[in-house]
Amino acid sequence: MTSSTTAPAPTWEAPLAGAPLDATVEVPGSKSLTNRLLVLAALADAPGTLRGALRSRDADLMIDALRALGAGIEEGDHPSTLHVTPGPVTGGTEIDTGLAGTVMRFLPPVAALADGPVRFDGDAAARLRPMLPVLAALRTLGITVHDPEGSSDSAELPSYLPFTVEGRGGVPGGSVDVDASESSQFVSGLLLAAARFERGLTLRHIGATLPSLPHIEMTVATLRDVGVVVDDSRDGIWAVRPGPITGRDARVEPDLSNAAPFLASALVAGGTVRVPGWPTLTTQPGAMVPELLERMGGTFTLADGVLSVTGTGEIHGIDVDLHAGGELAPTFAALAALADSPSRLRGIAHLRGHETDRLAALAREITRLGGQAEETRDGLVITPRPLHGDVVRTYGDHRMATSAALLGLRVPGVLIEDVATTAKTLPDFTGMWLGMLGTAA
Ligand SMILES: O=C(O)C1=C[C@@H](OP(=O)(O)O)[C@@H](O)[C@H](O)C1
Ligand SMILES: C=C(OP(=O)(O)O)C(=O)O
Repeated sequence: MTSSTTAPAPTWEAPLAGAPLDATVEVPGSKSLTNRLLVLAALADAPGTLRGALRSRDADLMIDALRALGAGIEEGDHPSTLHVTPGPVTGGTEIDTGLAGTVMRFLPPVAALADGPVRFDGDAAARLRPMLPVLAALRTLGITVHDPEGSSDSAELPSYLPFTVEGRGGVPGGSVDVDASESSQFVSGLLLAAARFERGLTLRHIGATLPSLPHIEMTVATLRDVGVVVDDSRDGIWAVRPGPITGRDARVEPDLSNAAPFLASALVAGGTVRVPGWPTLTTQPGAMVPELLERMGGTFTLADGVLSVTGTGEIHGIDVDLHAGGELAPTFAALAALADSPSRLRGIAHLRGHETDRLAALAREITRLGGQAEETRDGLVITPRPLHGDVVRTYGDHRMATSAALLGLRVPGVLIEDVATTAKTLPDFTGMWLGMLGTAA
């Protein structure tokens, strides 16, 4: 006899911080840099090597996809060392995007260079993430994109995964208008492949708002590092000149957005958390974390590449526009729920198209624990209330899990559903978290 009840999903009990922290946390490579450098290395004119690359679900999906498109990618003496040998972009293949925005938005323009069709699909949740602006831009540039079940003559463009890009061995290129108000990745994806388009690309953003500008600046910086000429002198317009992409060796910075929940722990538990390898100059939006933590009651120093954040356990509310670093919002929402005054997170309407609708998910889960969190048109208003333990849902979103772990440092009985979802960008999250607490005084 079969039972109609399904077994409850396994949960992970977030550990309480028993004492002020005194920890040094080595954070693996940046997802955003790793996946940009992999794409550029695969499109380059000579082999190159990445050192300090992230190895996680998102990075490994990118590696598998680029291999399917014809690149050779071999591990060196450490999994974070990747030797990339470019090859002609080959079609007749399928790409699994998982839930990775960087894979689903960066690779269709690469697939357009292929010599045959490339079918894209991903997780069920990935089928809800906006795709239309990238696909419409490819069509404007002369590439056919269609529903994989439908005809390639169909006039209707898919708005979501799955879809097929009909590579035909080259992209004429030219000018496109793109509404990137739902994701900066639409711009980054087109710019990354654009030097390989016959006439290059001039891309104009036409939406009302543009999120994650640092990530677009990261795209421009990584392109320039491999010899591509990019004109970004006009607001909202990027022009990429056609030309070769240089194969080179590159070192990946630690992921500063993944460092955020660890550093924020110093404010929740008191004590000090240090992250080595902190870059003095970076395009990562995580660069804004130290100042934001300071506004909420912490102090920080940066010496010899080590960022140290110290807290007292006292957290102040914050009113902050996070449109430049929306991926930081789950960390700051958790801090806000533990603060001594209300907070407002603004400028992040586009989080509704992230791994899950993050505004709804954060509001729902903070409320589940007894807190008060309301969605606004473009963010969240969080009013601290005494919290209690419960099962926190993560919706396949790595940052929902890390944000819940932060709450669990102070709130007994926070049970995180599917903590393994952190493997999207941080496969050893629980080990790192316990390690941080294990060094507590
Ligand atoms: O280009 C990138 O590497 C990213 C851009 C941002 O996307 P959105 O602009 O969609 O927020 C960010 O949130 C995401 O985590 C990574
Ligand atoms: C939005 C995120 O990821 P993705 O690259 O899948 O868009 C994120 O990591 O917070």
